[in-house]
Amino acid sequence: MARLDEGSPPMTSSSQTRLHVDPSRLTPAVLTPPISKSDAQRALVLAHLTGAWPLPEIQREPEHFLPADVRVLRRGVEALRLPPGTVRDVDCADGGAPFRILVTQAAVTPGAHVRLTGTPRLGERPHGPLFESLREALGPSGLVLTEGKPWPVEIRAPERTGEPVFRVPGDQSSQYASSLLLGCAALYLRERRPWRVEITGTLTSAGYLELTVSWLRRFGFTVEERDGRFEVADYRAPERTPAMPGDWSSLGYLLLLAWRTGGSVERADLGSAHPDQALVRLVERAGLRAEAGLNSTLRLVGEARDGLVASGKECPDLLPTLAALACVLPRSSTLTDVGILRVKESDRLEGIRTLVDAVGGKTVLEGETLTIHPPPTPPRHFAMDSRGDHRMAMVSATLSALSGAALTLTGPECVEKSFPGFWQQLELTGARLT
Ligand SMILES: O=C(O)C1=C[C@@H](OP(=O)(O)O)[C@@H](O)[C@H](O)C1
Ligand SMILES: C=C(OP(=O)(O)O)C(=O)O
Repeated sequence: MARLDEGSPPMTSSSQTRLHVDPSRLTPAVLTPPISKSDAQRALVLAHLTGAWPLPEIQREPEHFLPADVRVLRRGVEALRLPPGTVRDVDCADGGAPFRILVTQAAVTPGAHVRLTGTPRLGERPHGPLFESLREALGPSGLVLTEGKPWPVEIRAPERTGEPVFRVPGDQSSQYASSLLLGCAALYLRERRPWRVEITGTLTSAGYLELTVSWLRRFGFTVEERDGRFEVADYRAPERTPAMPGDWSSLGYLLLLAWRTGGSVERADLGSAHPDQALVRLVERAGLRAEAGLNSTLRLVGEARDGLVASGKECPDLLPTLAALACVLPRSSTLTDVGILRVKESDRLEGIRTLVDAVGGKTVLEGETLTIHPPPTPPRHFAMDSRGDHRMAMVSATLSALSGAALTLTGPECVEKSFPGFWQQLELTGARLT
């Protein structure tokens, strides 16, 4: 296959590189996901704050298997660890969570002066409510947070603080609240007084905020939750730093590939707090069942007999994967609360509709609900453009394997963001990549 890992990782919009996937000779294999970027980002920030830096669980991972967003977050934390007085420039590429987490960490690092940049797409994504929340809480103490057009976002952190509370709306992204709660941990350690986040309105992607809470607890923080308020109230150093789980978003593609080929996946921690573990429950409606083996291995078994139902409020990143599966099920599937998909690395609502259309299926959008009607028979070949979105690249390839239709994919390199070894794993299933 063409080498996709040469040179610096292109993490911006889709390249013109084309990759052909021929799924005509698939064989069973044991497939391995990378570490979870969402887990690793939280763990890195907490390791930095609690004196557990550098985190051995991340150091042990081969560098070329580390998701690009983990490298972004690590670079950002390294910049924050430089002596005061240095202007720190951090390129966040297209990492939404790394960027949003670093904005708050910069704002709560006394005396820090940080300039954050990223791709045009990251600049377009919504960040206003997070900036407003930081300005409201820390502006009176001297925080300066300015936005370029859209870059750089420049932050000068105050030396002191005021009332220990951040208020933020929950309906656009859970990452604002997660970022602020990690900020509360920093401020708790600095000031030894409780800090809290108050969420207004309903919270979307709530499982990701719970993931943040679970990491805070694993690192020794006491977090109290009540009626949309999350308070960091205490800290006691834990005996050891927690292990880093395999990524459930990546396991989604791999489990479907393993189902199609009779293979299995490893590093599937069923006790993980990652929202995309919902896959195991959601596929049951379609007639599939997860079977656990020894040493955290897992496989999907069963005959597809019905469609799926899933919500973008529960597991937004899984919806493209479930849409690919929906294209090979015998009945229609329903994805609800799909609006949030418009503000990811690409407009994934449009991406899903394009993908379903490319294999001859149909979609109907009514309000925030998308119905997917699978094609009567898959085509022999289809084409997709990832538009720089790692998940759209990986679900296109997964659908190629599931349906047996060859794929021409434009822009395959973007998988770097969360799963740099994805194409090698696909080759293990016998898919031919040229
Ligand atoms: O906190 C996180 O690590 C994430 C939260 C989710 O975003 P939203 O809360 O914006 O939906 C998810 O889509 C993203 O991939 C990772
Ligand atoms: C939306 C995603 O990530 P982020 O928001 O961190 O860019 C994702 O990985 O699907």
